[in-house]
Amino acid sequence: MAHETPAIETNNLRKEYPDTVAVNGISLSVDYGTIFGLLGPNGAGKTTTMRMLTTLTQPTAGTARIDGIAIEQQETVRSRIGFLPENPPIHDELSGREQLEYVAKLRDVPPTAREERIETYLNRLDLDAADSRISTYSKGMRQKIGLIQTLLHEPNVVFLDEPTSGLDPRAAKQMQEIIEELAAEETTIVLSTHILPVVDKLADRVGVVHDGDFVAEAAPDEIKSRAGTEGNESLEDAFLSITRDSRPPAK
Ligand SMILES: Nc1ncnc2c1ncn2[C@@H]1O[C@H](COP(=O)(O)OP(=O)(O)OP(=O)(O)O)[C@@H](O)[C@H]1O
Repeated sequence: MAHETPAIETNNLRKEYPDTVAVNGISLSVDYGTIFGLLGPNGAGKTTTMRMLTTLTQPTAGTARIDGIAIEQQETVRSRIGFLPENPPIHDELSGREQLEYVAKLRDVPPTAREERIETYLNRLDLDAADSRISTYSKGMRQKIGLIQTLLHEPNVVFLDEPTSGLDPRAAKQMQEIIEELAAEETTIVLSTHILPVVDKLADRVGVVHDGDFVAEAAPDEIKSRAGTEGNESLEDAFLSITRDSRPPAK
């Protein structure tokens, strides 16, 4: 399907707190069907960027459009996106299935599609304790519920903050397969993680944030060759090199 706008477009997006410039004017364009890896050291500004793009916090300056909609139109943007934060918002007293049914209703998933989508994802992620209370779940099981509830309304743009955190290798692989399938269907995925091999494997584009600035934005291979570590290096080596060398000038 042809799209008239990028899936994500930001222009000098900035967020200041009284003592910190968390994000220092980020300009970015991400096409539909892209898996975009958002990388950066602790405190670089990744979460703040995701929170602005998901309408959870307002920028101090600059603009952003998600799925063609200005982020000021919060309700419309929220209906088009899915966001899996590091600690997914789930109710311990519900069962996994009840939690998913609750979110499906909140998200206006058509009643005829609810059960089928929930069952499909529960099976795909081997979540066979769906009828037990979430309070009994491991971190990985909670993460699976978090992912499913992020995707139930079939959002066009999905933001995932450390999605494989707490997952065993099998579950992490299942999640990666889901991410790749979504992208193949033109969904755009923003993936923030410190697990660089996952980004290296999945991402079409990588943005490296350092001290609130994008210090690199390119395909993973280009990032590696730009880091100048001669071809055999991992994205991790390139990341360490870029974030060591490129201290943006004081503004
Ligand atoms: N609500 C807030 N009030 C004040 N400062 C904040 C707030 N949120 C974030 N910051 C600051 O903004 C900067 C960027 O933080 P952010 O959480 O976006 O980084 P991050 O890249 O997500 O880091 P991490 O990898 O550790 O999660 C940090 O210096 C942080 O202390």
